[in-house]
Amino acid sequence: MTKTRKAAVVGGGVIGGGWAARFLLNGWDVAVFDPDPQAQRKIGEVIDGARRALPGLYDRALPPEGSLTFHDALADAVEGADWVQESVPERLDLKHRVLAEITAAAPASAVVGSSTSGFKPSELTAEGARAIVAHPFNPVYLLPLVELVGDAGTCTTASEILRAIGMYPLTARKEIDAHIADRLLEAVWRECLWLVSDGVATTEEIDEAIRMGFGLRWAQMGIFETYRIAGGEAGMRHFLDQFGPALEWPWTKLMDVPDYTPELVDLIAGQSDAQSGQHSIRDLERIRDDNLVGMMRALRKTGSAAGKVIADHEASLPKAMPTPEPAPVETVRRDVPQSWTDYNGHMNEAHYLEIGAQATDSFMEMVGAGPTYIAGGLSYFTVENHLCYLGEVLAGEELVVTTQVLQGEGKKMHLFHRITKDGEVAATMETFLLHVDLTTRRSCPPAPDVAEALLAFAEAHAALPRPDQAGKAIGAR
Ligand SMILES: NC(=O)C1=CN([C@@H]2O[C@H](COP(=O)(O)OP(=O)(O)OC[C@H]3O[C@@H](n4cnc5c(N)ncnc54)[C@H](O)[C@@H]3O)[C@@H](O)[C@H]2O)C=CC1
Ligand SMILES: C[N+](C)(C)CC(=O)CC(=O)[O-]
Repeated sequence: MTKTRKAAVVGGGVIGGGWAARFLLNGWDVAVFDPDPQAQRKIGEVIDGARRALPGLYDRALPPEGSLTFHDALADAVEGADWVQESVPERLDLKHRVLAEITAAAPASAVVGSSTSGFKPSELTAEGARAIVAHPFNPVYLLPLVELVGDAGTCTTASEILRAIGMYPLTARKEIDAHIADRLLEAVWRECLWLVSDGVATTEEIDEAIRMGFGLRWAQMGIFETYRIAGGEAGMRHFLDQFGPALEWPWTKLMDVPDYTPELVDLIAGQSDAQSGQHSIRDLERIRDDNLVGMMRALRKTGSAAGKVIADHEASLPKAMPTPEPAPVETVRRDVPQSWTDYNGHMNEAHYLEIGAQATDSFMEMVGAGPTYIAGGLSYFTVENHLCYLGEVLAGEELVVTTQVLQGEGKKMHLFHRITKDGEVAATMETFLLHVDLTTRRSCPPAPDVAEALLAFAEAHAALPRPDQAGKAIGAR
């Protein structure tokens, strides 16, 4: 059995709480040090938010959660840690003090990451501490990006660990103030401050300008790919020819910053209250998280951007490949995402079909008819499904699907899925599939190894009692 890995989180505010959730929900033990007496409550709320959102990105269960502990001394929290993440406020003197303590107490083998938004590794380590920049994005438990800056060997080790917890490490080629992404954000932020300060637009109007337009493009293609398309058939060269001269026009005030005065703070905070003050921060976090999960799941379908990171992470999660036994085989174990629920407050009927289809795909993989087989031009097509809805299912609940083979010979694959919750059957799906040649789009016998594997399951399940719902027609009782 592999040893559970341990992360120490030093500073458990907005970002430290997000790191704690990311590690914990990926099966790591997490130890927190934060002198704030409210830290445990605040981190608990962030982790609850993460439990509600993160599993919804995946079609398979994440590893069982690790343990979460809180410590009164930094040295106790970092003891035996594989990763220590510093997330104290953005003040260099404070980071120096805390990183020195971490360096003295943490195992020499531990990766020490700093969440700093702007300090360079050379600044963080100037007094002899050991650290790389590992700059995440809020909410850390959902957004994959972590900018890594610093010692090359440590960044390589850090990258492997981050990938294994579903994140996307981006190692900067050079250290600069504010790394890569915060350089970009800061440029946009400065323009936003000018627009409000000059009375050109309100906070709400600026947000609309982003979310109704280019914000939607950025999440999937970034800026260079987006502008390549904006150049028409001639692509980036034409785009540059057309808009290059604009660089010399007064389109930007980036060299200059508005005066940071109490009046500017009142103006922006007042407009922000008018715009969003009717929601609590936790409500806004829930709205943000539900939208992020929905958008990332959409990106997953096309294998784009953050969606590819999720698909790759899911593919790396351990998956059992059971051998035929005289018992239904487990084909799916997953949580119900928020987005699967409807106006009745429970899982919508369409998603019972979706989870049944996932069980079929998983069973196909078990008999050797997975993605590689399909890429070779052979597959199964569903010709009939029958669903029975027997119990309510709510968001966040874990569902386990077991599959019984009713028939598996020649071109025919007849399966019976039981969708269970806490060991009780919540729904059943009977499904009948035919093996097809994807080039002719006609049915044909499966490859011999698939036929043999399917037959082995069919024979192992032959003596199981036939399920009550199998072959049932709709009829009012
Ligand atoms: N808030 C954001 O959007 C982002 C922040 N960051 C970076 O993350 C770091 C933390 O920022 P936030 O979480 O936003 O701040 P925060 O103010 O929400 O949390 C800081 C936490 O550090 C704790 N703390 C203070 N002194 C400490 C000490 N000596 N030892 C241990 N804990 C201590 C505080 O009690 C507090 O809970 C900063 O370096 C920031 O630049 C990075 C990405 C995004
Ligand atoms: C505002 N900020 C500089 C702290 C932002 C970040 O560092 C990253 C983020 O999550 O936007």
